[in-house]
Amino acid sequence: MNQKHPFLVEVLTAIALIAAPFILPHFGFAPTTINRILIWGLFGLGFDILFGYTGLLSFGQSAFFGTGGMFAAYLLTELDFPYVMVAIIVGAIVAGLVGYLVGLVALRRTGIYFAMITVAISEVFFFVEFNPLSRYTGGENGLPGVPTPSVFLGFTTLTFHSDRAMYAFLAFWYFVGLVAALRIVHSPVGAILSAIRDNPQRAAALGHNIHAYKHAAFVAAAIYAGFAGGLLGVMQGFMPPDAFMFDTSGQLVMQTAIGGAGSLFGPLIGATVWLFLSDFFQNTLHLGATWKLVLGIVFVLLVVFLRRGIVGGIADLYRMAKGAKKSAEPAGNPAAASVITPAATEPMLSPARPTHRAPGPILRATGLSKRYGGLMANSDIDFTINHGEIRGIIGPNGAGKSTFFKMLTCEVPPSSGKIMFEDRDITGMSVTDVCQLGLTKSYQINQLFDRLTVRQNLTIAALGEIRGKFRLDLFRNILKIPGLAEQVERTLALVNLMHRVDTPVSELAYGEKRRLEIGLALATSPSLLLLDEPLAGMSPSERIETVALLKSIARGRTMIIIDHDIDSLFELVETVTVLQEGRVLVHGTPKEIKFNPRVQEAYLGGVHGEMA
Ligand SMILES: Nc1ncnc2c1ncn2[C@@H]1O[C@H](COP(=O)(O)OP(=O)(O)OP(=O)(O)O)[C@@H](O)[C@H]1O
Repeated sequence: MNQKHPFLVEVLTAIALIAAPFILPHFGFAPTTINRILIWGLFGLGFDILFGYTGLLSFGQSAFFGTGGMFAAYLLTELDFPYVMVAIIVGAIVAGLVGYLVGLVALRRTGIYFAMITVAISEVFFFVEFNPLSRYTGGENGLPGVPTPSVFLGFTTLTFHSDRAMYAFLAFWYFVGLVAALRIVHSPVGAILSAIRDNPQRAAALGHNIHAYKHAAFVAAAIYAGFAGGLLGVMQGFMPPDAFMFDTSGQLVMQTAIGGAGSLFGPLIGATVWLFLSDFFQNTLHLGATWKLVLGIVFVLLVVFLRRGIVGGIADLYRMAKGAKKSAEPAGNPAAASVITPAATEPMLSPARPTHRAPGPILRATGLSKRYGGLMANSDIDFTINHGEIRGIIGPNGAGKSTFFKMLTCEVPPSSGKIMFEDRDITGMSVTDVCQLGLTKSYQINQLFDRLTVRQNLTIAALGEIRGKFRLDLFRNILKIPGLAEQVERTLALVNLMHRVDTPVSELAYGEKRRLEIGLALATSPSLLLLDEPLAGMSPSERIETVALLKSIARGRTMIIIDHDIDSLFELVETVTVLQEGRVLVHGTPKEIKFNPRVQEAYLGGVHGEMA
């Protein structure tokens, strides 16, 4: 999710595409190999959106490649449909529709189970193509006689019979496909797909309908596959049945692994290496049947030594060179940057969702219980918090505090009881819907998007509020969304991470990660914010800094805070609810709670004993 506009990338790609047919033959590339690289590169653009950007490893892309290709070829050969490009586009749409239906089933599972379903889908499509549908697909013979396209320009007609002319045709469509893919990955949808790849649970908790976005990526990949399949038939004058084979899906995955996932160019580079080596081993070295073995060994070596593929390796080298240059420059004053700026404590900077400030409860839970097997984590909890109130929740380890929060934010359904938020029954709603209503939390254990920068993390959170839980604005420039940059900047200032804005999360210090964790929740502009142990694991100096931040955040908000650091918590909150063994033990002001003998006893019996 590079925030820069992709125009420069597009210009450089156009130049490279024009130069390639003049340069690559000098390295031993046959003209048809160069054309095939473009088809695999185009096929891979969709796959990279699905795998590299969304994190969904599919072995079923051959199903859509074959479907799109066969549909277009059938129209052109059996039905004598006269318009080649229209047939290819119709084939791609059919592949997209099939992708939509397959996605309904495959996306019900994640991880290895999703991958296994796609393997099965690939095999099913191969079987269907060879057996029940062989009348239409030609079975093992495929469909011969696919015509080449021609374009009537008014004064002349362009045809694409020669390899060079076919290259121009394919390069044009690769470029169109790349421009579309670049737009998608630079759109808000692309940003959310990257968030889903890194941490789907948190993306959902920030108000995004991750299932719908994954489905959209799946359909987009199927359309790319179908379009590339159609071009394959046209390029070869023949639609081969092996387009449907599992090998096709496997080769796509391997080429993407070689080239590098998540850059859009990885599959093209991977195809270049793969197709060159397979031609070289077979035609130049005449390795016979062993060429696959040698190619396999080369694949293993490339993936072992270039974990992020060729494009990832080049990017790492570039970053290292940039880092070396930076470290040679005189350093700034990092300490100064970590001091809380006046802006960070300025109440006007607080992002806040418009909410009616009527006195009275914003949230009311009644009879809330949660049973885990034989264990009652929460029992019959009645709890009310008013608009503008800052509430603390304390209790010994295992008292049921986090479970209570999880029920309020609808991460887990209660076993019994009811939750009313802003006069609305939210019991049993999804965590996404509840976040959209303005109720969210920061987590006890950081739930960040590790491969994204601080700014990108906060952008994901702000997008949930600005765009709603699902919107298919695939070609909208994320930089042009009104109010987004301002909301991110406000939150950055609030959690004091202005100086780390372009730093990847994986490079942040622990205290900074904790502040970003709070920032993610804040950037959704919640009307009720829950903070689950915001001070957990912090050093004393980080605690002082974070308590100051929390004080500034607290102004004008409604918040519930869980923490074990009772002294810090009591500085922040107006009222405190004490939980013990899943029940409400007592409720009162910090002063009342501090000297309450029942609370003293609960803590002396607990692990921490902070109250003692
Ligand atoms: N998913 C789960 N499955 C089974 N038991 C669970 C689950 N989550 C929590 N528990 C149990 O429920 C009880 C309450 O846990 P919870 O995490 O809510 O307590 P807590 O007060 O937040 O504790 P801590 O202060 O240590 O974070 C504990 O006994 C815990 O082991």
